[in-house]
Amino acid sequence: MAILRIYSTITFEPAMRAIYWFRNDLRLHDHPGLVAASAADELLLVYLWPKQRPWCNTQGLGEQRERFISESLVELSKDLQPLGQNLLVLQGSPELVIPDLVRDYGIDALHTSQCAGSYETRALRVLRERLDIPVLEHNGNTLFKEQDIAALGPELPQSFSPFRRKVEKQLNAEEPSRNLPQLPAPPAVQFHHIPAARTKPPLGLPLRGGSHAGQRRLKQFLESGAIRQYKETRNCLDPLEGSSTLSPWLSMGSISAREVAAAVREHEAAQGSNESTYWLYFELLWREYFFWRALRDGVALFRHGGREGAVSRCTFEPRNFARWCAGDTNHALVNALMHQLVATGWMSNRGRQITASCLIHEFGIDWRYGAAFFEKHLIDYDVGSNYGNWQYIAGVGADPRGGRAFNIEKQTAQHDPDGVFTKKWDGDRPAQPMYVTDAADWPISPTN
Ligand SMILES: Cc1cc2nc3c(=O)[nH]c(=O)nc-3n(C[C@H](O)[C@H](O)[C@H](O)COP(=O)(O)OP(=O)(O)OC[C@H]3O[C@@H](n4cnc5c(N)ncnc54)[C@H](O)[C@@H]3O)c2cc1C
Repeated sequence: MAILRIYSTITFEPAMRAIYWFRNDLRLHDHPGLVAASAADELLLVYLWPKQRPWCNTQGLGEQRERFISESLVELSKDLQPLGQNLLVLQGSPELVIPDLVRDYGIDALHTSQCAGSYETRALRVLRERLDIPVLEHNGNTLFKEQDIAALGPELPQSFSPFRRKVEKQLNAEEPSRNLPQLPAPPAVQFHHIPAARTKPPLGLPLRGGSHAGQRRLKQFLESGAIRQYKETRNCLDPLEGSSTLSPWLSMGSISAREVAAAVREHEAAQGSNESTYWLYFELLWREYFFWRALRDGVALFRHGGREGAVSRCTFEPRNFARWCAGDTNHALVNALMHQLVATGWMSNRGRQITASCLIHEFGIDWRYGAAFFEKHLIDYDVGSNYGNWQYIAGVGADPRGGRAFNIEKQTAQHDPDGVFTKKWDGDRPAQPMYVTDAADWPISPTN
């Protein structure tokens, strides 16, 4: 009997290990980067707390912003547990922390998703230099892909309207993917407990971080029919009443811009489109424009003169800045808006325009101080939208009209005619002398 000999050459390949580094994409659905990273045999999911850099007299995160991030992380890690995964939350610079993780856990590839912002871009560049593994950047929380935007032309248009016209003619927002990825298990890692937020959501705006709350808000905004009057109501100063109030979840990436656009399309297919349903998409295009603008502009996004290096006169007089931050100016509506911002972490678009205009055009202060204060407090802080909008109002950004100055009295008459909002947020304060500065930036009182 012939003896059948089977030679088997079984080789044990070491497990392929990857890191997925979450940044502002704290969700599991519609997540191309997470899907790509899930091809590994073992996957370590990591988040690094935003680094608190002192900048323009502001330090650290505001209580509400910190709370919203913390809630978003706790929810993400809970959602990961039934999928056999967990989230490692660490503090520190990515340039230092990630190489240690790569070395300690024998990582073969690093994945993340595209973010705007010069620190974010620099961190990836440094990681590519320091690591000898592939560092892969996937599509982020945008309606379109990098190559779609590149196909529009060699230069991103200088202002929003030509960008919008090109996009509306040539591009369709990507369809969101609705499936959750199958995640491989993590390597043997000691996961830490994510500390609960130190403060509660404010009674004035009890928004919770995380995808579930974001998706509930999207559903409510569409199903209540609020979207059908959005164009008329969007300038309302209160959240949840006029505009969608989706920005906190969009900026954390707990919901994706693609899913919001798709939900609006579905609503239009079922109930018909109108100017208001279109306008929500129009505003998402603003967000999109500021994202790609910020990526292209790099550090110019943080320059006083913007991309063009425009020279303009401004002051660094600290007293007016402190009064603006504290909501203690001679403009009751501005005070109320600033109190709303610090207490809730949110302010309407119209409120942001009025308060930004006050800092820049009434007090003559460098716009970056205001942008930094917003960065500290906004629960929807987004580098491109925040700094891009501040530049726009200061006239050093994407505004073809060269800046926007809002008449505060007129705005008050239009948006808070009965003073209800001002009263609610305690805007009336005793009048104080206005300070102006001399040529050496010393404060002088005009009444002297
Ligand atoms: C000085 C200043 C700073 C700002 N900082 C930020 C910021 O840090 N993060 C942020 O998300 N938005 C910022 N904005 C834009 C805008 O104020 C907020 O997106 C909007 O108020 C959020 O409320 P909402 O979700 O109800 O908006 P909606 O009116 O319902 O709009 C829907 C979505 O469209 C996008 N959007 C709307 N308006 C704008 C706009 N002007 N620019 C960019 N995107 C827009 C947002 O993602 C928003 O959630 C800023 C605006 C100004 C004037």
